[in-house]
Amino acid sequence: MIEVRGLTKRYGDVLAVDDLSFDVVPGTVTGFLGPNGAGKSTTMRMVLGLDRPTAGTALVGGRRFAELTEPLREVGALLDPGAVHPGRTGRDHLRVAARTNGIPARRVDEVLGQVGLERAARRRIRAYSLGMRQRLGIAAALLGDPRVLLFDEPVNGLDLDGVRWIRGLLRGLADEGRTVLVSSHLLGEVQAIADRLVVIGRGRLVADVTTDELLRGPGRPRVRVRSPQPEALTALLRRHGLSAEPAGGAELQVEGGTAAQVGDLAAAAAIPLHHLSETAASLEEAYLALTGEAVEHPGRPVAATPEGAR
Ligand SMILES: Nc1ncnc2c1ncn2[C@@H]1O[C@H](COP(=O)(O)OP(=O)(O)OP(=O)(O)O)[C@@H](O)[C@H]1O
Repeated sequence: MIEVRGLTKRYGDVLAVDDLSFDVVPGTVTGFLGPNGAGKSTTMRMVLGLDRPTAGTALVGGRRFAELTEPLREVGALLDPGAVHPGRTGRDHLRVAARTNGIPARRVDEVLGQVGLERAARRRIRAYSLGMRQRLGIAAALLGDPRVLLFDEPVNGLDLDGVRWIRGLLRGLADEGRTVLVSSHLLGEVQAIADRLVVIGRGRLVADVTTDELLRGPGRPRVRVRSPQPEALTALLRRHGLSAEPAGGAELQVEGGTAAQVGDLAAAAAIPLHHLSETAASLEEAYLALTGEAVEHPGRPVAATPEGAR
């Protein structure tokens, strides 16, 4: 379990993390989403005791990182897969980490197997591909068999096979009852794997929801309608408080009402319709709407969490 409460980090004039509170619960994969610069890495670094909060707390298993007696056995992290000694072999890199953290050497071969690096284990890291470095970073995170795992942008730069492999790994770790937090600036990357999503923008919490709730919560239905009298229809809909914008040819995009409302209004005004359909906003649109709002109105507290989500 990770508990973040009122977490704040200021770098000079930059408020990188701004009064952030959320929980990451065991047995789930939680996606940590936000545009570049939203404060995801800074938050993770504070959870891992690598950065000191300006205010607030981040607890792992009920304790601050600095209070953990055997940190690597309690929390593992993939932050910067480039931060390794290139002249070492993958195996030596893990052996050093195991030794300095009092972890039995047999774990090295176990985690190498777990990430599929057995055959490359005796090669120097400088010869590793990005995907192999990523796997090595994950092996290091798993070394102490921790209950809590943080992965910062783990699929960055990976090919489709690598992305699939990481998704399967994260799911497996959560199914074992571990707490898994995985950051990304791309919703599509975590949507398929995350049970929950913590969304931040400009350091502030924007949404803390299940993946399904994000789709249902802020997404309003959007209506597409085509009529041989688009001007008359536009004027009619706007008079009734709906937004209607040209969407090419005689088609309009309508927001603020349902397809049934649009059809009824048109029928009552004897305006013929040649097409009428309703689509829910995609998860991507819902995400952009949320984080866009956080960017446009940085000073305003954003409470976009749908009812019942928390
Ligand atoms: N050491 C630092 N000194 C000064 N500013 C920093 C420092 N670290 C981060 N920042 C600033 O804090 C803000 C949040 O950065 P952070 O790296 O946490 O965002 P992020 O969500 O992880 O973004 P990305 O996806 O680009 O990694 C940014 O404006 C960044 O420039």
